[in-house]
Amino acid sequence: MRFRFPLYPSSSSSLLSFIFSSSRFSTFISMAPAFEPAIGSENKSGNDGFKSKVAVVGSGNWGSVAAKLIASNTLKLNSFHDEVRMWVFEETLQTGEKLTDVINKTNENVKYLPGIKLGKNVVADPNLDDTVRDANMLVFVTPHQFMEGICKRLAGKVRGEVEAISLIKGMEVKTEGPCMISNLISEQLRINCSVLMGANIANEIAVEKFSEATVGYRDNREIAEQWVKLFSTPYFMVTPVQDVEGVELCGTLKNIVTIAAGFVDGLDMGNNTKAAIMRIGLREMRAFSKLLFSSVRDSTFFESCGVADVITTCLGGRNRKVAEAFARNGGKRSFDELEAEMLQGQKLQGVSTAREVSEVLSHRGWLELFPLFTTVHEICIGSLPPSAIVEYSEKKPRLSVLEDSTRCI
Ligand SMILES: NC(=O)c1ccc[n+]([C@@H]2O[C@H](COP(=O)([O-])OP(=O)(O)OC[C@H]3O[C@@H](n4cnc5c(N)ncnc54)[C@H](O)[C@@H]3O)[C@@H](O)[C@H]2O)c1
Ligand SMILES: O=P(O)(O)OC[C@H](O)CO
Repeated sequence: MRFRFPLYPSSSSSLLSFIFSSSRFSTFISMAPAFEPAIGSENKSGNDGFKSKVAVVGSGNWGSVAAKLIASNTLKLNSFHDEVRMWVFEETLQTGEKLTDVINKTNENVKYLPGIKLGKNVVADPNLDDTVRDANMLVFVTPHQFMEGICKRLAGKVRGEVEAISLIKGMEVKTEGPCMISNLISEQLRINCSVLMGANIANEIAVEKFSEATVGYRDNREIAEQWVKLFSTPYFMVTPVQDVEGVELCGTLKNIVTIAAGFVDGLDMGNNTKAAIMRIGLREMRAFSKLLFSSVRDSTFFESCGVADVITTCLGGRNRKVAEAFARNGGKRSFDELEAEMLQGQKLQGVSTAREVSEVLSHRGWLELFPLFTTVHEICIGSLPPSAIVEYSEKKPRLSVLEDSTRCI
């Protein structure tokens, strides 16, 4: 393994104790941009062995930033082909031009990430089959509601030795139960799928502000290291964790918590209330994850994908922003309407995730164990007013159930 952070422990939880227990704290942030990425000493001048070819399926706000991160590394690293092909769900811009043509002409995704150059080795492609045809490393990064259709289109068209990673925060609920997106990819395409989640507001990473992320892998550490190598830059520090379900559920469930935080902001309830929502939300995330998968590790919630993503998303995410507007309008304007008006084509994940999780809770008789998740869904569908987001905690029986449920899981 060629990590180049000799001063730092390998997991974020131990990293935190390291930072706070040492005099290095004050210098940590200023030092961070100076560390070398996980690319180690590999560069393009080495001998030519097998080279991995990377394709990115998705080109929204985060999809475009992911392509930029990856493209900066494939140019530098000998074990990757330079070119990164990025699938674009084609659309016609107001100018009459096709988005794909504009990306390839200007090297910018003018609709979803304006003002940022992606790297000349990013090639936008409107044809899904062509995008993935020669790739052996597939990065999936679309809004989660489109993944079932994408997997159906790709079934049987992906080579067996392909490895995948999902950056998608969301889940599907089928008649037989919940299905994580990485699982959907694995089952439909018959390939292994890791995940990358974290405190990653795309627009901040696009301008190269320092962030961390977590790769969740199943059992092959070498594959995890390959993903870490592909994504790591001096401003994007990636930590591998052997807990796919835990990492993916963190990324998925935090989108419900951030909707609750947006309601709190829209009701001008202040920081203490928001902190309470984050704490209770994190407990419900952990309890729900462990009920679904007993293998989920507590330590995962202390990685970037856990507590850090809850914090950043409750402060600056799109779900928070739209939920705030929803509460300020007293729930009179729908999420769909606000999303279209405020996000210009970008998609919220929290409202549908609240519905999907509610279906699971209802089906399994767990609704009362998760008052925050349940209340968020009821507010989103108009069964409760936004102010119910804090009223629920005054209902002692429900709160005590929450405390009990999270204590024993
Ligand atoms: N944006 C962020 O800051 C961020 C950060 C981390 C993770 N994520 C996660 O990454 C995933 C993708 O988010 P994003 O920000 O790249 O997307 P986005 O919110 O910008 O969504 C827009 C994308 O959806 C595509 N799209 C619209 N209709 C489609 C259809 N019918 N079929 C296929 N694609 C269609 C658009 O072409 C565009 O590429 C989500 O799960 C999100 O939660 C986002
Ligand atoms: O803007 P949001 O609410 O979709 O959140 C973006 C990322 O998930 C934050 O890590």
